[in-house]
Amino acid sequence: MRTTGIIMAGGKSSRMGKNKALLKIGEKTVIEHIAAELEKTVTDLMIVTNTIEDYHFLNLPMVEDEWKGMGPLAGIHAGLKASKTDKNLVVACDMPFVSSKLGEILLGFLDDFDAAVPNISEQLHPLFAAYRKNVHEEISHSLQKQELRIRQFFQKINTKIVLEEDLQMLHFPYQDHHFFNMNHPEEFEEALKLANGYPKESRDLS
Ligand SMILES: Nc1nc2c(ncn2[C@@H]2O[C@H](COP(=O)(O)OP(=O)(O)OP(=O)(O)O)[C@@H](O)[C@H]2O)c(=O)[nH]1
Repeated sequence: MRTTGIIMAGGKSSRMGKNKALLKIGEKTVIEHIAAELEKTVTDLMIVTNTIEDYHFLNLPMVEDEWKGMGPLAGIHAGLKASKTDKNLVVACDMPFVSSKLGEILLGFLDDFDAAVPNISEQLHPLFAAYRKNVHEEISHSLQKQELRIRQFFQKINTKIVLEEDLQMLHFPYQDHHFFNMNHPEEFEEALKLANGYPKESRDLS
């Protein structure tokens, strides 16, 4: 079955001071690392961005927000609406260590749910989560009403909150860095250290 990885790159990166997706870890940009990891599990990839000119080098389909300036929920909306597949994995462009295996688990929950969102260490991760395509219709209702909070949105659809114990039951050895995201320059420095500390066999970030 075909599935789509939707990489969200429509933010402003104001805290980082430069485009987070294009920071380099080793030879490749963060967004290239994410795309390469997702390709292990999805059949299609797409970038949601409002600066299309920045991402031509990736040679991937791109789509712009229909609802501009309304934040990540609008990005998810644009990606799902443009997607050609029922099952989709949304990933923020500032999460360099996402796991395709975990993504596969999240996509699996879509057999029974509209969305599957990890809640790890009491933190919800809507930007590393799985969504069925038709959820975009409900998102547009929320956007019309200026309801931009993703947390609130999950109450409107059939959402599986994926807890630590769910992942343990599925024998997935999740780690904190799978959910690591970079907002400030210090976090990018931390990402560089994390990347260097990785055992070669677990992830090749050269
Ligand atoms: N498509 C789209 N993606 C967005 C939008 N706002 C944020 N994102 C993405 O959502 C993820 C998390 O974004 P944030 O770090 O909260 O916001 P940001 O605008 O990128 O960064 P700051 O300006 O520092 O808040 C990143 O992948 C962003 O690219 C938006 O309006 N549209």
